[in-house]
Amino acid sequence: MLVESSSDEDAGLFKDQVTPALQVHSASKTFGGVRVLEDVSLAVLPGEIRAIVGENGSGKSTLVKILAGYYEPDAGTEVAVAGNPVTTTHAGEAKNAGLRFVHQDLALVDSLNVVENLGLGRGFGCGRGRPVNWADRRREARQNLAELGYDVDVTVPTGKLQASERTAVAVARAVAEHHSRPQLLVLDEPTANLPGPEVERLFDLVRRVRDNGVAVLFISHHLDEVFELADSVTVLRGGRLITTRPIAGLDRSTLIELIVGHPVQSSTQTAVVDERSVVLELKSISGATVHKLSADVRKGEILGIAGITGSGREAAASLIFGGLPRTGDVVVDGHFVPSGRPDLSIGAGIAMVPANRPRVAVVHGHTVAENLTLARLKDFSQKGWLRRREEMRTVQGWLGELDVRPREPHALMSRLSGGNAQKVILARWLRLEPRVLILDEPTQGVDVGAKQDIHDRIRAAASSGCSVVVCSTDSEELALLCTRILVFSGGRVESELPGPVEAAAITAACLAATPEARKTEEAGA
Ligand SMILES: Nc1ncnc2c1ncn2[C@@H]1O[C@H](COP(=O)(O)OP(=O)(O)OP(=O)(O)O)[C@@H](O)[C@H]1O
Repeated sequence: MLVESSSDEDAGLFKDQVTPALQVHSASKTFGGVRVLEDVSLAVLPGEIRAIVGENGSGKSTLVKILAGYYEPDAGTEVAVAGNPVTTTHAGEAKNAGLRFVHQDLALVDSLNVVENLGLGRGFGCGRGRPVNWADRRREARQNLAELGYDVDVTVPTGKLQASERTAVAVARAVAEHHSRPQLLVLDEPTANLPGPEVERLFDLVRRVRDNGVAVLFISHHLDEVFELADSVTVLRGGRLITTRPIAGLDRSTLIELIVGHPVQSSTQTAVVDERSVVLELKSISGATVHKLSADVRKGEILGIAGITGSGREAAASLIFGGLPRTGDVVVDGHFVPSGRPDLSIGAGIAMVPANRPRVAVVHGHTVAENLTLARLKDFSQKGWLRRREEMRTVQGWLGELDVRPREPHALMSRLSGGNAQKVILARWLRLEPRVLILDEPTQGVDVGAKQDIHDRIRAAASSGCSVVVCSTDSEELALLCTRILVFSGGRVESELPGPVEAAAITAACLAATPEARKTEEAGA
């Protein structure tokens, strides 16, 4: 028998005796004898936006995967949607009951247009042997998106849309996916790839969904977003429910303490830049969406690169590293670095931590140790033999340094949570003590405590004389780290902000630098 909630604080949200959109009672999950989720209970009301927060590996994704029917939970786990018990081992039943999911990668087919992507979720509304009425489907798609506040060309391939528009398509598909009424929408880190201005648009969309009486479960590491969007927040730590609290009356430092279990001191100390010594020279670099990027990055400098999606920001890191073909020159310590040869870039002292690490950087099926050391194995080889003990000592050191959990060098990477896998990839490149460190979205998907650890490591790399380039959609991150920020628009550097600069000023500069804004200005001139 399902009870309302086993959490006292959660029960406090039930004053009006409304049937919750979602009730989870005593959810547990064990992998190979290890309990990664233990006795978690929560309840979310219709029209409530509930954030789920917690350190990397705290069990957030496991909870979502149980709800989605992807993982079979341990015995004793009970789930009800709108008061009706649901067998959560069955994805179809979860959808029938009204659970909808938008996962981080959005699961859109980029080459298909909006109408076709929406059709993949709910079908094309034609009977057997009858042709698709495309005019109707287009009208319906436009209406679905208009209801979420978006006016997009539904005949355009989704790969060509702005990041927040793609998220809107994924939400529209999830909401309209099934014949049952949606009761709860689960958004798993929906803002992970969105720059500040696009996050605001997405939030309007989520509020529209909420205004239709749908509950929203919002997984995020971005506490600013939690405070701005959520009505309440559930904190998980080590697979257990720590608390559920209304957002009203909660402050940031209390929430951080609830997440990590102890107070966290914030550190904003920036590196000392050696003005005379240029390590990295970028001379009129062009390629992909970037045009004529020129900059000198000095010893100890942390250069930020900001811009909305499509501005060129997202291609800058790969271009400098040589992962994308380019024209123009990259020079490190006076030596020319050829284009399109990442191996020679590494040899020249450039290290690059790419964005979307789980997809592009993790070597699946291999261990944590192998993933961590593969960028330079020669450190551990002697006369053709691999010195395993030495390798393990190094790996253990890095796992400790970045607090990777579990701290097991022999664990398969697939066993790690998303954030812990990202820390291993970061360690892979930090270990090389590069002359130039390029980081694309360095703390994407990383929890609040680890984010600070990583920022400290980046500052330490700069202090030791490395030149750092940080490309990020996180204005707060750029404000905390960078000595100078280049704001991209239309593939070019639109403005340069000398540090220290506030996060709001970076977001404003990104917005002001949109090509639309430029066109309006030009038209008015
Ligand atoms: N298939 C699996 N086999 C074994 N252990 C797993 C598996 N999936 C997850 N785990 C473990 O379960 C724990 C919880 O992982 P989960 O992915 O739910 O964390 P999370 O809170 O979503 O973390 P993150 O913020 O890093 O995404 C972690 O310790 C992880 O290593």
